[in-house]
Amino acid sequence: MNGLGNQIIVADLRGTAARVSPQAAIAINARPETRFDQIMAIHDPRTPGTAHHIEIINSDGTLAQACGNGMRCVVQALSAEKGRQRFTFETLAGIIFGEEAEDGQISVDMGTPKFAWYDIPLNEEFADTRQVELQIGPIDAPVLHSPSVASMGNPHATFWVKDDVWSYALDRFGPLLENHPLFPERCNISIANVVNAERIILRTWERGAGLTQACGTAACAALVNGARTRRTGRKAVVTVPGGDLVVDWLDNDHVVLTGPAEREWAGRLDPATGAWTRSEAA
Ligand SMILES: N[C@H](CCC[C@H](N)C(=O)O)C(=O)O
Repeated sequence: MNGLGNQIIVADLRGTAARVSPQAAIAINARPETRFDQIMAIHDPRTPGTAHHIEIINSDGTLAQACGNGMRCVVQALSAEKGRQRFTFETLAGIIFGEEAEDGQISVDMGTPKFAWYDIPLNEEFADTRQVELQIGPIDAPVLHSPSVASMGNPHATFWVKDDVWSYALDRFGPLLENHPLFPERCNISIANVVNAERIILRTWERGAGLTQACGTAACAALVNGARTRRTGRKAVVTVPGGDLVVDWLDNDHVVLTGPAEREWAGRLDPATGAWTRSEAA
């Protein structure tokens, strides 16, 4: 599947104890037909009141706590199977809700953002995470500097720029910033241009997956960081390379992400080795 071009594999592991191994993830990603950004593995529930446990695996084999675009894909797949309803999921980032609307758009309640330095986490104490000391490029003329940081369950840094987000070599700076010592659990790195209070243009270098066409949690982080630095309102369209997402930071502090999901094709997958066969066209 894909969520605005964010390449997602939904792996149905209900009724089994199997998990997608890091080796399998790396092997699957090495094949051009199955290159992906995240695998969303659907497992039986572990907590009463939730319908499914979702494990999220990056293309480098590491686990992610949250994935907004992938959650929309999961909601679409389950809606196709069970009919439209509100689904309740458990992830490493907590309890997430998702629902498909009549028009096919899918909204996911991603929970509440966190801003304390130890929640992101950062390796250094910052009283105010709306702007933290971090820069790349010449010391007196940094290319990117002073990001806002936030946790949407997973760590995000939003670098604000006034010019074209495509004029920055995110493929070069992304890996350096992702692995900067300030971030003990690494970080998803975004460049944001605020067009107006209701629109942000965003590119993201994802932790564990690299440059992607879309990153839902990064869109959420950009919006909450935009709102708390008074760059935007609490609801905005976030334009990512793959298209438009809508992010709404509700009064109850929950962040709701809305956008499309698209089924591509299906097959059978061995979660231990990553071996697969294609069995069904879209
Ligand atoms: N594509 C995802 C984000 C994956 C985050 C992952 N790269 C990490 O935190 O390690 C999204 O739509 O939110």
